[in-house]
Amino acid sequence: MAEEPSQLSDFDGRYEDPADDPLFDFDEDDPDRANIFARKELLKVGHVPESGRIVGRDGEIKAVAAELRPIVRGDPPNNVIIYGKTGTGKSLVARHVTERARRAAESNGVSVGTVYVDCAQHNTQTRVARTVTRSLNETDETDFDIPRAGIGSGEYYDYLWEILDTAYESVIIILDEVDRLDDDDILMQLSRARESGKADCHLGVIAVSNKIEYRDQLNERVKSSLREEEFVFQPYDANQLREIMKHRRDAFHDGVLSDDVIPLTAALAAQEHGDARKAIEILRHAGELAERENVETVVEEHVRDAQEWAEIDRFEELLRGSTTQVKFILYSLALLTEENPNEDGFSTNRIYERYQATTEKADAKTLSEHRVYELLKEQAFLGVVESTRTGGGRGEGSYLEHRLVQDTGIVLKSVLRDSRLEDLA
Ligand SMILES: Nc1ncnc2c1ncn2[C@@H]1O[C@H](COP(=O)(O)OP(=O)(O)OP(=O)(O)O)[C@@H](O)[C@H]1O
Repeated sequence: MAEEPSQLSDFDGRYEDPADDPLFDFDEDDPDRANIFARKELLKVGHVPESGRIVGRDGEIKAVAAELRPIVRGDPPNNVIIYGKTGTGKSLVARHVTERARRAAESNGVSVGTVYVDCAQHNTQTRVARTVTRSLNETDETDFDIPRAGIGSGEYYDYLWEILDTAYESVIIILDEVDRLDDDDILMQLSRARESGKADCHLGVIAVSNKIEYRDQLNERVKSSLREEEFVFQPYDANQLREIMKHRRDAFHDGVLSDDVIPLTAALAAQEHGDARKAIEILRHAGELAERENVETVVEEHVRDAQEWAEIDRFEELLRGSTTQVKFILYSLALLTEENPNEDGFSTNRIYERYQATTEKADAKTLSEHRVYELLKEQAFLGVVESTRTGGGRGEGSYLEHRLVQDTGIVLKSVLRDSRLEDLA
């Protein structure tokens, strides 16, 4: 017998006004609805806070500004590379300082162009050249119609040099996630434009990366032409995170946040990672949990639940793009940790033995011990594993011991989502 259509799925033609559809029924004035958020957009990923809400980075803002300051007098700025872990305010500071430099220079009569390029999206030389050229062309002074497609980086550069000569005295280009570029020639082209007589305009590059070893990968010619100043942004501590969140308190209605919510979120986030983006996400999620429960206030328990959700999410982000082999290794390390709660770390050799048993059970390929060692070191860089050198005993050399940074529960939950590992559980 055919199933009776439910009221919710049988909606065609039932509601004259689609706003009456019960699936999306939303009554702002419903007196029984918990009213948690006043301006939820302040807590959304991708929201760029206005300057009054940027806190805890005064030193970094001043340091980067000092490198750009010459443009205000019409002199060349210095190139800058900003390193730091995710959520430490690198992009925010780069954009904020660039905008202020532009305004200060313009009020001094110096015309400054600024461009922000997300190299994770625009990861080839042609894409970056196109983005830079097309955004700087938005000016009354040049009258170019620059094609979206069909020309290569060389032709975009030709347009670019002309635009720079015609329209600007200085240009600042922010290359965010610069390590995602498949070719570092673009850095060379930009940093040598004036020196090589291609453009008369001063060009400053602010490169942003969360890979501290990025500079070592650059070729020598690029390094010597960049001659940049480097800054490393440290993760935020609990006080800074608390201030960052306090400056977004108005995302919530008055009286909704119980007093311990922001300090607790800050303390948990500082202990785990010092990532402001994640801290703000935990706060938002805690509010959503309260909303879902239809209660009036956000309390400690909501924060603790939101924190667990955020940890799994963050761990999965860290793992995104990792191979199944990496997951076998992490799975083995998680089991070792659970079985030996009194031990602090495990040698590569012990992890390797466990890993061999795991791959055999899963009927998967087994990598060499050396390769497993390299993959563990890679995970240490990502912040998934912590590797420390131990002294070794008498007559023994020193060796690396590895431990998981995250809770084994979170690691197991995440890696077991990979279909090749599911059966191991
Ligand atoms: N000092 C700060 N004051 C206020 N909000 C901040 C601060 N630092 C970071 N944030 C918030 O965290 C978000 C992430 O910051 P940002 O994008 O600058 O980090 P990032 O270091 O560039 O990270 P990633 O490497 O992941 O791109 C920002 O959009 C902002 O909402």
